[in-house]
Amino acid sequence: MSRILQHLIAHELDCEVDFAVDLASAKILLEQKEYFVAITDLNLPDAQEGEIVRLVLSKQTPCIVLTGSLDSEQRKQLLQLGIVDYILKENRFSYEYVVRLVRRLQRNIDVKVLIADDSVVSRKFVRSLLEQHLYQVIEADDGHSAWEILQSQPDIQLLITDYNMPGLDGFGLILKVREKFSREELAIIGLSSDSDESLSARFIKNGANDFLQKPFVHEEFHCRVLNTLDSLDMIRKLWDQANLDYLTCVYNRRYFFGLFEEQMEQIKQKQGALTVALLDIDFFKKVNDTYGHDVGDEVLVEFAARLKHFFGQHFTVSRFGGEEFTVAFKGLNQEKAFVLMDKFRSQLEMKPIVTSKGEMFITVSTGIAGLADDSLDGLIQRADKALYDAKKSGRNLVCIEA
Ligand SMILES: Nc1nc2c(ncn2[C@@H]2O[C@H](COP(=O)(O)OP(=O)(O)OP(=O)(O)O)[C@@H](O)[C@H]2O)c(=O)[nH]1
Repeated sequence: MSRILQHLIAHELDCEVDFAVDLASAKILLEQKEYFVAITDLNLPDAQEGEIVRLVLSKQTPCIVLTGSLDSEQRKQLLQLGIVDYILKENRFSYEYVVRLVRRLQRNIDVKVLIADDSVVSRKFVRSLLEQHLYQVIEADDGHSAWEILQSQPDIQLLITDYNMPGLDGFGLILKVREKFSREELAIIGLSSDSDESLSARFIKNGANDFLQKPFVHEEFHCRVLNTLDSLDMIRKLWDQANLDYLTCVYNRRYFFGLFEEQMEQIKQKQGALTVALLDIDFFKKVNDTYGHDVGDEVLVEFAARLKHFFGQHFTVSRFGGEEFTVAFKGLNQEKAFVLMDKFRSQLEMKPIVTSKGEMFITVSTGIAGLADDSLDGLIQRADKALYDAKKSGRNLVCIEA
């Protein structure tokens, strides 16, 4: 059994695994090294009363118990000791669950969770449960301070909020949050000890992903948090697949059109500027023909990385397809965009791209156009015309629409 688990973890999680056959050898290993997590049986040849759990926890190492049987008294004791979780060795899914749990723990280190609750006791309890699973925990004692924290720390992924709070209650907080953060940006779990049975549905209708009735047991809490964050990861993965270019990881054409079609009317009404640069790597076919398609891909990846590094913080970089990219400059006129683009062009020309087949100098031609009284398609067509002029005039040039 241990060998199966050792293989699964090393194979699927890409981490080093040490294996101890009894408490004595576990003790030696724990003294020699610091472990990210320990998976233990309760019954070892030289310690049959679960002594290993106390030993692991005394080293501040998160502990997952994988055991053949567990009575309700043992379960209670283990949870009180602060183990991550217990899993019964029932079938092969038990092992998959352990692997999923360790994977989640690895990810949890980077997951920030905000608890909004006016009760100190309840907040501390939820914090201790979350910390057993290695989340980064932040606390707020009412709705208003939770809202302030969320605005200043937009990388928080999960909000766990109580219903009854002074000032801004759980519903008020969720309504505010959902105006700014979508379900794929921030997940919410509602909590309440209120006996009103319609609360759970109301929480979810107002924008929460899930709801937990207080008091709850450890296992239910962890399962709900795990499921909520797994769905968030899944939604984000789907979003990335739909909006990012698979090769270069910059935005794709679909994202570009989605974003700016939506903003078009607003930009026009405010008479704001929108300038688009269309870039096309020069003689790229030659790279493929001389060095092969894989080296061509390496060049595309590095080219996109440089574009993103140069423009990505303030502007929108996308790959339109093949060796064609765009940079959208919102709020910038054509002349200013030209200056930036020409700087990028000359830096690219000077610094070779390192590939598996050696260093390569490449250049890029660029066409620039600004938003007029037409559509986004019209704007792209005009940038394309300017790009054609740049190619025709000798390449390695930036041209503004005539
Ligand atoms: N490696 C690689 N090549 C691609 C990809 N997408 C398109 N291409 C290649 O990009 C090349 C584009 O060539 P052309 O349109 O003839 O243009 P060019 O050789 O860059 O010449 P100019 O644009 O006129 O300077 C073609 O050989 C395509 O096969 C890709 O994802 N990876």
